[in-house]
Amino acid sequence: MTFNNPLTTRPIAEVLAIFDIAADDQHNDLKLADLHISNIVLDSREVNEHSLFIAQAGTQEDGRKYIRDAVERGAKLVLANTDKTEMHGEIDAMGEALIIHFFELPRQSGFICSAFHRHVSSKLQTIAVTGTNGKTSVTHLCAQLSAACEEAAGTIGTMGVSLYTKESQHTGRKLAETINTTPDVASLHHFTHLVKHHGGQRICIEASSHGLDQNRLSGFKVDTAVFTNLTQDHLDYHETLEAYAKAKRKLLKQESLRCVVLNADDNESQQWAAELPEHLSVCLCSIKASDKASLFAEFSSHPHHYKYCIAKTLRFTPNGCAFEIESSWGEASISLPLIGMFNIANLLSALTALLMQGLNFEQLVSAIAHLRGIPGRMEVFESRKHANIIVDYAHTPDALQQALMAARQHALGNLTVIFGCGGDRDNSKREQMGRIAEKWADEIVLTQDNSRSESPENIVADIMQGMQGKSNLKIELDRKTAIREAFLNSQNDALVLVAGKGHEEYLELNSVREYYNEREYVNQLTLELKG
Ligand SMILES: CC(=O)N[C@H]1[C@@H](OP(=O)(O)OP(=O)(O)OC[C@H]2O[C@@H](n3ccc(=O)[nH]c3=O)[C@H](O)[C@@H]2O)O[C@H](CO)[C@@H](O)[C@@H]1O[C@H](C)C(=O)N[C@@H](C)C(=O)N[C@H](CCC(=O)O)C(=O)O
Ligand SMILES: Nc1ncnc2c1ncn2[C@@H]1O[C@H](COP(=O)(O)OP(=O)(O)OP(=O)(O)O)[C@@H](O)[C@H]1O
Repeated sequence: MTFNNPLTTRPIAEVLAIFDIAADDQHNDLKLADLHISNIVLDSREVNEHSLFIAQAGTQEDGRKYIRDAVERGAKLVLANTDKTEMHGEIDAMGEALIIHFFELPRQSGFICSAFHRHVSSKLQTIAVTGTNGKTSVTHLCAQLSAACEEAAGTIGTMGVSLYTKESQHTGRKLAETINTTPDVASLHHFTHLVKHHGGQRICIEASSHGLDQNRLSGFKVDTAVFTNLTQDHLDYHETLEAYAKAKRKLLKQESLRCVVLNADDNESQQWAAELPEHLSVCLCSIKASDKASLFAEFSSHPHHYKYCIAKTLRFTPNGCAFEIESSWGEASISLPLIGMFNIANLLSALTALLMQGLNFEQLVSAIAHLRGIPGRMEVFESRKHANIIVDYAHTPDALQQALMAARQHALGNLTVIFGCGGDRDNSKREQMGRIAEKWADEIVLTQDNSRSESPENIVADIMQGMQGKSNLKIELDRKTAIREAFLNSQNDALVLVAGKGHEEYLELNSVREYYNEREYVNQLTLELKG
């Protein structure tokens, strides 16, 4: 995606002067001092005539191969990585563009993007959320709560870039789409700028393990880090669980960090606690601890001046959860209009991140009752005649288990789960998901998810490897048919959980993405057959 700076184009020489790059030298008819730039991109295919193209190596190939492509598409300026100190600052002309050789560019590209956007992240309150599950939920809950306290907040993550204000407190206003959960450095600073430009005072970003590993947060000032949980995922990329966990803990290395929120119920938080720099303010959250003393006792081998927030006496109703909070900031009775115990954990993370940033306890607590679920996250579509259908994005073994356990807690009758697994991704999770579905659901329908270049039949066969009995199992590869049939065959006290797509609006089959909106389809189906 190509973005033009929403405020103005900028003379780029003033940014590059910091790196001792001469602005006035003449190259053909071109001078760096005369160049105005309105966007920075890392991908030549996104270049336009106002672009600065950053040419550096990625995980698969070297962006310097695409310099000519970028120039042909109109790039005005290219920064090209060099490993030779003596080359730094050398400038060549190529057509209408200048190519500047830049020593160890990947180490500085975040700073360059930040400087280009006038270090906008340092002008906002920032929260970065990492963990296998819950990143999207926590960032959106943070933004809704922040907006309720009259501090407009933006979110950047899997669901794009949104702004929550007092007026758009529950749904947020979409400002841009994203390709990645954690955008590349250039897009991250651009999006942050966009949020500030539209009145945002706070920004809540999802920090994926890929994003952290690839330094996509470089130059972005993180005030508060939130860790939700760690379970197996993305081993195709990180190879070992330890490498995956370590990538997430990179968030602790952010120089600007002041506060950390840890989910004390997840074992990995002990590792985080062991690595905490002393100056940080840290809050432990728990939905399991009986009291503050037992919570602190669990972390006694990593002494720190911890703050805390505990949810107790959890109750589940058809519409949500009720519980009591005990915390460093006060006590309160909470009614949370969201399904799933994990949403209590997500709420504690969001609430304490904002409390650590100085928002008012009473104001935040009174906003909780008005929170809205995130589209496609345990979103319930009601029907009187047949089962209610829950649409959820769960596509990892742990998320599927959590979603099923949550549905169980809120269900009266039979629980049916419909799901598939993605192709060309970590295939070790397929068998695990089969095992989990069999353990927690009464009926299972296996269908297709984004099979990409793989055959959906083979993916389903992999899932079945994890299952023992087949009596409560159906296979229907067409996702819509699978949902429709399960729904029509259900009783009205049952629940059908459709997992994996959530808010997404496509299915990728045979390497081709086609429009597919599960929320829209389920909404229509339940409306059609209401009554
Ligand atoms: C494997 C991986 O993570 N790739 C990410 C990475 O690309 P890369 O830098 O390694 O790209 P590369 O293919 O080696 O190319 C090197 C350079 O040449 C450039 N290039 C390449 C081709 C071309 O025609 N022109 C061109 O300029 C590329 O833009 C790049 O700058 O950096 C890019 C910019 O930050 C990402 O968009 C890209 O994400 C790809 C699309 C992806 O699918 N990533 C997934 C695995 C991912 O990152 N997922 C996490 C969320 C995971 C989760 O929690 O579910 C995420 O944060 O999105
Ligand atoms: N704290 C949690 N613990 C476990 N499962 C969760 C938690 N929060 C949400 N989930 C489950 O995981 C799914 C994904 O949640 P969410 O989108 O918030 O996570 P995420 O970390 O952003 O994941 P992704 O990067 O894949 O988008 C939800 O639909 C829900 O089923």
